[in-house]
Amino acid sequence: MRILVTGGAGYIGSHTVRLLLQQGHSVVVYDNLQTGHRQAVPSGMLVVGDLNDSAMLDQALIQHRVEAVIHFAASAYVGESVQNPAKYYRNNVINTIQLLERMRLNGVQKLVFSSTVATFGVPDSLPITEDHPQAPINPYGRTKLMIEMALADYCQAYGIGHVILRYFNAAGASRDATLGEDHTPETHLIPLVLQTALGMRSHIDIFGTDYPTPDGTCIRDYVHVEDLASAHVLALEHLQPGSQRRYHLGSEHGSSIREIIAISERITGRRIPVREAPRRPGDPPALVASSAKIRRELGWSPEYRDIESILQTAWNWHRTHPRGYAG
Ligand SMILES: NC(=O)c1ccc[n+]([C@@H]2O[C@H](COP(=O)([O-])OP(=O)(O)OC[C@H]3O[C@@H](n4cnc5c(N)ncnc54)[C@H](O)[C@@H]3O)[C@@H](O)[C@H]2O)c1
Ligand SMILES: O=c1ccn([C@@H]2O[C@H](COP(=O)(O)OP(=O)(O)O[C@H]3O[C@H](CO)[C@H](O)[C@H](O)[C@H]3O)[C@@H](O)[C@H]2O)c(=O)[nH]1
Repeated sequence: MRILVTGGAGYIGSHTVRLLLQQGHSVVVYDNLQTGHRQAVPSGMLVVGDLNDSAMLDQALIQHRVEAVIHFAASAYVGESVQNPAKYYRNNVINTIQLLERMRLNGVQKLVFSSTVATFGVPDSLPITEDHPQAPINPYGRTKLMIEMALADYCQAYGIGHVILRYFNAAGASRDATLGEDHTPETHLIPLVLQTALGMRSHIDIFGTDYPTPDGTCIRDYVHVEDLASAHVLALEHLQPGSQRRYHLGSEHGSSIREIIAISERITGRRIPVREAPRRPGDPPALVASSAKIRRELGWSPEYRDIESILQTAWNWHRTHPRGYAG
């Protein structure tokens, strides 16, 4: 299939592009490099452009005779979305509608969309299944939910088929440690913990130690980035114009912050100093996925089933690329 991957120079996008190419698909990456990296994309495959540039989007869709779009491009910092919601509504809502319009006008009828567990807010029950009510508690989650709603309408009225993939916490790096997580500023727990192990940070803050969880710290479901990539390839293969599906992508296992730090100390063989800090606003105590639906319907079978092996790949990347793609 000929596929346009928006945000393909970013963390999850670059791993997915690599797998698409390995599976024989033809790929064009569309990315403004706002948070992505030229080095994460094979040469000759990258169009540097912004989603708000309709002429450039048209050109990419037409020139490459695109049959399907995988849409990763977005702004994705929860905290920033509270401080600067305008950026999030513009980039995640207006720019995505812009993309949908260009697809519609150019007859592209298939889309895979990156959504998030943040569309649920604080869940009533765990694990979170696809039919759990959605009540986001920050602008980031709201922008993603708005697009989920728009997609249903675009499918019904214009026949654009879509698969919504709601990721839990993406983690890890490629098996060969040549692709990995490189965000500036970095806000995610695992890269920060490993940078602390490398001595690049003096300590890791634990945001809240009084949550109603066994050790008082937040529980998250970390899913390996290559397993996310394989789900996108499956989603694409099952996509039909006029059809809609939504799936949760997680390991179905929760790890607390203290567990992540303890396992990281074992894997790295280094002490990781911690500082107990106040809760971070907008953090639900525990988020764990049910991914039974995608396993049952699409045959998704994640390779990384335990947090140790996920953390090991992340460590292999950070230890060999302490400054990310810069070296
Ligand atoms: N990382 C996670 O744990 C996680 C969890 C749930 C959902 N998601 C979603 O998955 C997607 C990818 O996340 P990621 O962690 O790889 O983020 P990322 O920041 O590494 O990748 C996003 C990419 O999109 C590009 N981009 C952003 N705005 C653009 C625009 N207007 N035009 C063109 N390119 C643009 C960036 O340059 C970057 O390469 C996002 O939609 C995010 O909301 C991520
Ligand atoms: O220095 C830090 C950084 C994070 N945390 C904690 O570690 C947990 C995980 O935090 P991350 O920032 O790594 O991940 P989030 O769960 O906040 O965010 C992820 O999941 C969200 C949905 O909840 C969004 O989809 C978002 O894009 C994605 O990165 C949270 O409890 C957070 O408070 C710390 O204690 N110290």
